[in-house]
Amino acid sequence: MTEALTRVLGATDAAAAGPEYVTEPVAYDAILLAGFGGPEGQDDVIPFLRNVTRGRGIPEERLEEVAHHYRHFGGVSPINDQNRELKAALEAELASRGIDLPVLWGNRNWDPYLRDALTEANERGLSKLLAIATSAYSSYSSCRQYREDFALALQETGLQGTVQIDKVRQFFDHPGFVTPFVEGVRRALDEVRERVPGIDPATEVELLFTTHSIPSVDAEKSGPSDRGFGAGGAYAAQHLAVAEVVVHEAGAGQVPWRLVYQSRSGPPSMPWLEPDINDAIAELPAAGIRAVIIVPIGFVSDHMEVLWDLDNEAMETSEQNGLVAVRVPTPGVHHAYVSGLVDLVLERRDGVPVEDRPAMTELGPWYDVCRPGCCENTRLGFRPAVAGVAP
Ligand SMILES: CC1=C(CCC(=O)O)c2cc3nc(cc4[nH]c(cc5[nH]c(cc1n2)c(C)c5CCC(=O)O)c(CCC(=O)O)c4C)C(CCC(=O)O)=C3C
Ligand SMILES: [Fe+2]
Repeated sequence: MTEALTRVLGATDAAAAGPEYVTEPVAYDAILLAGFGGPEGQDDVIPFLRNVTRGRGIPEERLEEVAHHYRHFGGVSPINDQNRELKAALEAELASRGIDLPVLWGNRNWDPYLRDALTEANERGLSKLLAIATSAYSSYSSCRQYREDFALALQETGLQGTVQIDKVRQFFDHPGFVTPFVEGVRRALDEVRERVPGIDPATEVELLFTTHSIPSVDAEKSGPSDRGFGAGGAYAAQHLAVAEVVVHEAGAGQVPWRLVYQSRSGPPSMPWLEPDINDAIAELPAAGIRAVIIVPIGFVSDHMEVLWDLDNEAMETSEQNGLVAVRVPTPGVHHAYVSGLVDLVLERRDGVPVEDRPAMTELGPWYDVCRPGCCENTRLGFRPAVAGVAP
């Protein structure tokens, strides 16, 4: 993490953000790494997909299509191994800094579940947990759903009132998360120049920043309800802000870019965020573009959405359109990312004032504690959540 990449938000913005913005110091006794979860064999695929989509109105055809993506890889998602690696990397970083905080790992949708992690915490006498969800932006799927599932796991284990779960702020614009993308875009531009000698980055290359599409209603409700972010809500605003910073920091100011979406899953009748990355790629040749750089800024690791929807589908679309295509790596276990996550834990434990918290866009540093109605659940009805101001 370099000094030049770190921008600090002014105190006036913090004051405007409200009193719950930064919390008092808390003597946490463990970190809870909260993952999405994924199947680890053919027999897991369907039960996993049922867990993810329960009550969410996802068409049967879509489930079959996604099951096929997992079956192609032997029914194994790479995501659990990636989280095992991240856990080990966090433990190594904590040890190297002399910080004595155990890391527990639990998933929302597959074994080991969050409830298993809470049971383990209780057995080990750990009761003040600070959660890191493997998800950087604000929306129902990427923030509130984790908070609701923490509340559910506390209920399932009977540990409400015994175990406390707080959550580090959304880290979309933390230098630890942004730096790997900056490096990746620089390298990708070099690679494109090598592969297409004489190419003009200002007119013949396009950067496509890509993230998970979500229902438009969820996007509108993303972030606190009292801040006007427009139609795409905080979700789109955060991605646009991060993309702009990455372009700038990578020295790619002359290269055209746009934000696109992928992995749409609801029924066709329901509006989701657009344009789809494949549609965007198909439009490039007519605009004189010869090479595309795909930047997966919505994702923290190379899980199935990256391996299938980008490395398979979007690459094929690029090839069909005669484009040279390079996909930038996700943060994974990049040292800047791992050490940034530890910084986020310490900042929260120590109650670091907002003006000393790193953030690379004007939208951050984001809130420690979510406000009422933040990233409202539009499809399952009200569910209790931790790590927020009630309800
Ligand atoms: C914003 C967002 C993130 C990023 C934030 C974060 O990382 O949390 C994310 C991550 C992930 N999504 C994942 C997998 C799936 N997501 C699905 C379905 C959905 N995702 C949604 C949104 C998001 N999803 C939404 C709005 C739905 C529709 C159902 C609903 O309204 O909730 C489905 C059902 C089938 C389908 O429809 O695709 C699957 C299998 C995996 C694991 C991959 C692996 O196994 O490697 C990961 C990391
Ligand atoms: Fe998803």
